[in-house]
Amino acid sequence: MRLWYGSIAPRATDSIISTMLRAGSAPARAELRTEHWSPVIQMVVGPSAEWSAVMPIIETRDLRKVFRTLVRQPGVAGSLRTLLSRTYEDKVAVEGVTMALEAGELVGYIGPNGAGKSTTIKMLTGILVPTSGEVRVAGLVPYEQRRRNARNIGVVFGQRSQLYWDLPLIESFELLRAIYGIPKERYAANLAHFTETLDMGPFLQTPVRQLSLGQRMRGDFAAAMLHDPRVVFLDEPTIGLDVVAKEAIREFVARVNRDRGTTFILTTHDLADVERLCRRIVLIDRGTLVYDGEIDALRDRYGTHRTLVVTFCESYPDVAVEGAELESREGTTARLRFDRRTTSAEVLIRRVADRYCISDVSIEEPELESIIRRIYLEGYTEAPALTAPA
Ligand SMILES: Nc1ncnc2c1ncn2[C@@H]1O[C@H](COP(=O)(O)OP(=O)(O)OP(=O)(O)O)[C@@H](O)[C@H]1O
Repeated sequence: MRLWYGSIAPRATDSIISTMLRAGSAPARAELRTEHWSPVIQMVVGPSAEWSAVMPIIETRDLRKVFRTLVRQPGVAGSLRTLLSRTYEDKVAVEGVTMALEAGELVGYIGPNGAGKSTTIKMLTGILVPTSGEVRVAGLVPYEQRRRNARNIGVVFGQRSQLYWDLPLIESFELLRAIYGIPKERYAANLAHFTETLDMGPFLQTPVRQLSLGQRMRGDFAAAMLHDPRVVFLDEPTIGLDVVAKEAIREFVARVNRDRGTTFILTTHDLADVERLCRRIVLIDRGTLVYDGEIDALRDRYGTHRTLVVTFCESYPDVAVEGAELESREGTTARLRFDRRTTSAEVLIRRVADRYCISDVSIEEPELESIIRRIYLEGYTEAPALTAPA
């Protein structure tokens, strides 16, 4: 039974839901949606005690950013000419990006160099004003409500730090507490929590410039999250870190996302970060959105080929199996590439086993990296419908 349905401000929907939750009088199900840029709330009473609150926390519509730059002519004479007659050039950095992220999502925002990722993120954080189109983050228009938007968001840059270089790490946290006006108890609880989960105890009193990159990154993560942001933008958060430190950061992000429901947008060229953390990716190229969906769906569409890696008991002069192509051979190990739409792995293994003595076998999935590279080169196309494997 639908209880109530109305068009109200997004802030109000949030507080209605949290008030009802606190009072224990929540309806069995509630859905928050933005339709035609008008947030609506739909509450349904039913037998289930389960809640669902769905409201895009980030929305962009036909978002566009064009940079106008002065064309400079070379040489002294050129500089004079530039001064006298100014010619401008338009550079379209973001071209009509429309996307919606639900609260609690962890999305990879990826694209090649110069694709428009940073420009998009800067519009979401309120640093840049869009040339046209619409953008909302947690119901706010970032460039119009920069201060309020700043309270809702956190940012972690792998290549820059928001920590105070000469001060002990803890002092940076204290300053951020004052800047964001974080209530004392919440600050103390968050600081204790992040100190434990990021294992920062041994270096809280160390000046930031003396920290290793891994320690500094952990400090930056805590700094970005002390004020309980609803959305966190991660820009190359694991760049330069060793494998252990990378995994610690990834584990931390996954945990915060799971336990606190924080929404993350991850911008990176390290697709291992994306594979480990994100189910969904938004792919942008030359300012235009190329793909928005699940990584698995992308794999299904593009990853038509798998590789069967077989180690034989002995060295065979020729290796040939119907339905597979020999990709490479090294010693007693052969790599056989097959199209999973026409040949199943099971059938292929049986065919190999019928002809050769096998000591080990494994299947390699296509790397996300090679799929993405293909999309950059060829553009995104829907692959033909899959046929049943033989
Ligand atoms: N302030 C600016 N003035 C002029 N052009 C700019 C400005 N900022 C970005 N651009 C241009 O806009 C395009 C998109 O840049 P952006 O930094 O958003 O790309 P990106 O996807 O973040 O790239 P990268 O992965 O290399 O960081 C590029 O062609 C860039 O040169």
